[in-house]
Amino acid sequence: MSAITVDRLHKTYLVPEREGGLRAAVGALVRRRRREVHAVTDVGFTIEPGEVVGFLGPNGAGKTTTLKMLSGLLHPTSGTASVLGHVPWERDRRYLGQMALIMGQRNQLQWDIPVLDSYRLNQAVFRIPDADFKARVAELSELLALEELLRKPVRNLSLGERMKCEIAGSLLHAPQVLFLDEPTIGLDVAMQRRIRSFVAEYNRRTGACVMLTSHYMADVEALCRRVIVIHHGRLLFDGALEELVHRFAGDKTINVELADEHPLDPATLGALVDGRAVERSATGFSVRVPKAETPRVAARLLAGLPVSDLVIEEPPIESVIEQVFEATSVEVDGG
Ligand SMILES: Nc1ncnc2c1ncn2[C@@H]1O[C@H](COP(=O)(O)OP(=O)(O)OP(=O)(O)O)[C@@H](O)[C@H]1O
Repeated sequence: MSAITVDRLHKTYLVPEREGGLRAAVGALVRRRRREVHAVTDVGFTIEPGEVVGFLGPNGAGKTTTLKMLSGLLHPTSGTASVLGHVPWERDRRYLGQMALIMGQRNQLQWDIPVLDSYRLNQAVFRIPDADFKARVAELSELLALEELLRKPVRNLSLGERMKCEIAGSLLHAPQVLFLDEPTIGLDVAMQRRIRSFVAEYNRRTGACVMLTSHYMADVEALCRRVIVIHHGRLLFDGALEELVHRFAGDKTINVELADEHPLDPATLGALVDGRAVERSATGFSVRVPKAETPRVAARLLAGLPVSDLVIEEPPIESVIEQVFEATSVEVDGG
């Protein structure tokens, strides 16, 4: 059985709308005008147990809304979902005891009391037996290096320290499904890396399935072989990250190293690369070429120059994703 099944999920928010000024304010008391915001439209996918899936989309794409529905915080306008055999928004206790939603921008621990006391509250809420609680605190504390932090009040922690404690606190009940919404946002590179390797390790040890949103492609590249992309609330792509790059990357970069001290004549080089802009380095150059042209240009460079090394690179994931979003914005905005 799949861990998560989502079918034709829709969420439409009704947002009060009024113009500025006193007259509009008085009018709004009598007759409220509302506007519909289609945050999620006809989204469907399945995720298998143990999978780590990147859930990508630009700001306002509908990622958080989807995760809130799947974690039972929001009712959908229509559509169905099943997570570990439960309908999330029915908020069955047995379901809540098997999943965790971790939001990088939200504080879930109590601000004024020590971290460990907050953990004790979670222990009571989830009815975690004392021996399990102690063993999990010890394990999570070791994996995330929390020893020094557990007795400090949350308000005295740095952002990165707080995030580590938030994550550990959300995992005390050993959830089998994790929804991670921007878990590394605002953290420095070292802390991002630590959280990333922790998520990978948690997935490996427990077999939990993970849905992760992040604007940092390093998170996605390190953790997710599969990505689901949404834009304007609609599903745009669901498949291997490699496939996304393959399908949407328009250009590749050819990096060339030349045999020592070869004088490179700009006119000759220009002809070999069909006049494309070339970036020179001390020992060679690189040039961006449309994907379909790459074999032909590479063959020409190999035949026409004393090449000591030639490497063809895919573009960075960031730029591929940008291209995907841009292309869709044009389609959607342009009608
Ligand atoms: N409570 C709400 N009431 C009305 N509209 C909302 C509400 N929450 C979200 N929206 C709107 O729904 C759309 C999707 O928002 P959502 O937060 O799900 O996007 P997101 O992909 O998580 O974006 P981000 O990357 O910026 O967090 C946006 O247009 C947003 O303004």
